[in-house]
Amino acid sequence: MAACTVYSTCSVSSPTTTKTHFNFIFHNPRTTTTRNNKNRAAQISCSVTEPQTVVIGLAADSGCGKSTFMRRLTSVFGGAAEPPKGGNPDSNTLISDTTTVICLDDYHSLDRTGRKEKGVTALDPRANDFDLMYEQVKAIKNGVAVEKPIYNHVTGLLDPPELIQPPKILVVEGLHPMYDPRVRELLDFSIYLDISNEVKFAWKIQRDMAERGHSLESIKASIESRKPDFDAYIDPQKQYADAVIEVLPTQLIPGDNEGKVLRVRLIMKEGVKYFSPVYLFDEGSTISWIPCGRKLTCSYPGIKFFYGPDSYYSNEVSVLEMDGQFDRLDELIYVESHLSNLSTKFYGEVTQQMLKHADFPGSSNGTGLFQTIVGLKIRDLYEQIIAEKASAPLEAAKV
Ligand SMILES: Nc1ncnc2c1ncn2[C@@H]1O[C@H](COP(=O)(O)OP(=O)(O)OP(=O)(O)O)[C@@H](O)[C@H]1O
Ligand SMILES: O=C(CO)[C@H](O)[C@H](O)COP(=O)(O)O
Repeated sequence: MAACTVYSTCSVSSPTTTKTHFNFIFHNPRTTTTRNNKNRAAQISCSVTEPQTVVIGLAADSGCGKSTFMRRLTSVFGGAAEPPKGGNPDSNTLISDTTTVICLDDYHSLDRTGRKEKGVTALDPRANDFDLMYEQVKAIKNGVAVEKPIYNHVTGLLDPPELIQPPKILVVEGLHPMYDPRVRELLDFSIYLDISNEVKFAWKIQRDMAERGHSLESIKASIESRKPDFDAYIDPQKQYADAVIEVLPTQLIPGDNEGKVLRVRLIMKEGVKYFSPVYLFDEGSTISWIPCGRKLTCSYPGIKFFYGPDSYYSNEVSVLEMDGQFDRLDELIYVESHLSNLSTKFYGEVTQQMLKHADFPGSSNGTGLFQTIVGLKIRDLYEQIIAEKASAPLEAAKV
């Protein structure tokens, strides 16, 4: 077994002690011998009972804003994410003080040539190793380091593995974080970025044509060839997500097909442990709000918010919607002051985060706003889980 650091609850028995519970850090999750507080040798048998790494799933198709979301999330924790130091320069992993983001493309079981030979896309479950994905996410969640494979997007080959140490928060992002029920079960919170076809097309053109030199025809062909597998294997995962960020064309400009102004909906599942949905004005009511006027500058076509209860794949949800875009990001504070349950640590934290990353895609519309809010909710969820675990041994000791 790989060397690792495991935090767990242990029972101690020695000639002078009866059973005591305490938190202990050890480097091999079996049985070890140490000294108790009276400096006597004590046999300690430990079982890994409490998962230590909080696991977040982020699902979306390629080019739908996962990397941008990850940069916003990492920033909420106050750090920048970087690839593993001294490792494979084509690694897909990003590490910060609090978070490690692994890309599930690393569990492709077929490389680019293999997929071509077999006539399957990367979205097809047959091109992915879900057994290994499950084993490794479970191990990390339980505090055990793993040797994770690397899928090299530059060469299209499977490279030698890299060591992933258990972080405080593990984010598994990619095409299939909620596809396999065993992996899904390991997620403490899950998010789906649901980008409508029209918007996905506009973003792809912007990136792949402007930045990567692809032709319009090849972009269209790539989207079309992925669509059947996207519909079969990726899209259905949204029914399992705790939060969905849905990105649609605006309704403020009749017949708009430019994809520049967006209608963005944050769909939040009710009754999820450690997650209380954000609301506008009054929780549970239905509200339509045009904030433009004296306190918020809006040029054409303006901004419209909506909030209300709804049902999504038979689940009770709350929906917060923003159509339009901000002219002046500093005025976002006006909107922020009307939202509740934001899990901010101080007044104006959402606005501050948005201003900090004003150059990220989507900063002037609901994509940036809702990604920032979900980032704050994940921080809050993490802090609640950690606080609960910290108090668990004390409660057990009292008993
Ligand atoms: N909120 C947004 N508003 C406008 N454009 C966006 C937004 N988010 C992403 N994009 C566009 O989509 C491109 C891809 O974004 P990003 O790299 O975050 O996606 P990704 O899902 O990580 O992509 P991939 O899986 O291909 O690496 C960006 O370069 C940008 O052009
Ligand atoms: O959908 C994808 C996830 O990002 C990629 O298309 C998939 O990983 C295959 O990669 P490549 O384009 O290198 O063949």
